[in-house]
Amino acid sequence: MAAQLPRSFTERMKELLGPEYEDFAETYNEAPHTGIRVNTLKISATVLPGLLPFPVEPIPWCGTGFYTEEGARPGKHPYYHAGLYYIQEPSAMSPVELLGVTPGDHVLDLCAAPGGKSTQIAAKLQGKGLLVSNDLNAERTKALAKNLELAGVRNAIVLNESPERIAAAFRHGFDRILIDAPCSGEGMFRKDEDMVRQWNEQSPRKYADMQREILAAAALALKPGGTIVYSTCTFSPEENEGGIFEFLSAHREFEVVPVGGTGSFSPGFDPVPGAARLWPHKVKGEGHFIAVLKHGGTAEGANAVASASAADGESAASRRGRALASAPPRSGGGRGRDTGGSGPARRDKTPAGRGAAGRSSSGHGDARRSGAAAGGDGLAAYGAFLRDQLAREPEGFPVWFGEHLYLSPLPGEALNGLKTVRPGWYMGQNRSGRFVPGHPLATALTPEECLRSLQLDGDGPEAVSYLKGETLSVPAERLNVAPGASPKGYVLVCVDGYSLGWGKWQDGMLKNEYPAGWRWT
Ligand SMILES: C[S@@+](CC[C@H](N)C(=O)[O-])C[C@H]1O[C@@H](n2cnc3c(N)ncnc32)[C@H](O)[C@@H]1O
Repeated sequence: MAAQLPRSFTERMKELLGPEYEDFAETYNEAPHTGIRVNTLKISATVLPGLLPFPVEPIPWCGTGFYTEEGARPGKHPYYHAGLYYIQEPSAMSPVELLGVTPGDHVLDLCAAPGGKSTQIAAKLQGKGLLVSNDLNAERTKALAKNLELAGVRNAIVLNESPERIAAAFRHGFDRILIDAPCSGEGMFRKDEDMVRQWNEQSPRKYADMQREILAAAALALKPGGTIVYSTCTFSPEENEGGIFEFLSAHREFEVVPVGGTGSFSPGFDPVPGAARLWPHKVKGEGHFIAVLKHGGTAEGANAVASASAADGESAASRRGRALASAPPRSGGGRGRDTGGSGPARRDKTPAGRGAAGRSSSGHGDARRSGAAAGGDGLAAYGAFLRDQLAREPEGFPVWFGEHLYLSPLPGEALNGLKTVRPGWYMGQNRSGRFVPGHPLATALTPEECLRSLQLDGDGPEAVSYLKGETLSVPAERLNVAPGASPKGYVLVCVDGYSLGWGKWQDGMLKNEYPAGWRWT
């Protein structure tokens, strides 16, 4: 690497590593390792490697992770645009592997942007339960939302909040919390030389102060018996074992689950040897620290919605939110005939359900208009869309932001007062009585859930043409049309069976609905 490592950093590393330091220093003359992680929401980790045009090797600590070789360019393949994998630094795949997520859990990813670990959590949830992905930096939540959408995640809420406000709203609400903390980034010096330039001697202290506050808030948001995984990509003990020791001293109900010293994970330094470290001179990956913190209480307790209700006081809305929490998510509009009747969409169509909507930004329109929810007009349009375009009705609590409809894993009321970037899975927009489906709806759907689909060949030129936004000439015989449906209408465009986006078919032409901001360049 070209950048000079700061002297005070190398001095400290010599002291920490002793005789191992030479091996550690040598890694700065080697190229960083690269990897992809299979998105098991879409495809299995045993199938994808055989479909890829470049070789991959398994990553020992992540069953869905694979090393890629230099020159592989995994971002330049239609499968990447179908969300079949996420490009991720190999060590960065380890924290979620240690979080122990199972389908149905309520999971909070507190420092989530740009979403590498959130998409990994979503894959482990398999569409069941709840993922709240949060980041304090509003700009960075845009990439977070986009990556969740690319991965076809249906049950995620994206927030732009402080950890303290999340803890107040969802007190003891989550089974598992990931803190992938902001840090001085020493473990990434080899991969990203900007990290070297941004570092100074005060960096570890500055970040340790931030990390302390984030950890304290996470403890309040965790259910009794739940698990927090704290991770950084830095070497400084002050931001790692030091911060964890301080946290444990103030939170006696937590203990460290010993993962350090097992498998690929080296032990942490005293006084927290049970924490795990990934060293670049010992594994094929960059520097990482992980501590698994288990709360000693029993796992009984409120889930995220019930806790939100308790924190707000027992208002009618919160009682309803709590009651709904145990019910299965309901659909947004009802298929066909039930277009704006007395179904759940009407009851829940409060615009994100809340007076705080002015602070919300869906990114799919102007959330400040949310005082004017879509009327029966919007519901009728959505109902007609379901009837004419989809074979199955998507599930979730309907939340309207103005004319934009989302299906949320929580009732809209649960998000009252929180800066909400995405309240759930984006369905689309009512435009004067016509429902225009959103791109995230397409990326999460399978061909079986649509009345029309088109298969493009991953090796052929058409998939890239589609991703570039071009119109395709498609005879009706090439469409897969459900029995009794007309070929005219929205078509789920797929590459080898995996959805890419929408097209609109009429008279042999497929109008391209792939969004401009997502196009292949
Ligand atoms: C290491 S990055 C997260 C990477 C992410 N987990 C991933 O896998 O893609 C740390 C993130 O923490 C965010 N952040 C910084 N301070 C924060 C705070 N007090 N609360 C929540 N997020 C914060 C930063 O904006 C940054 O996006």
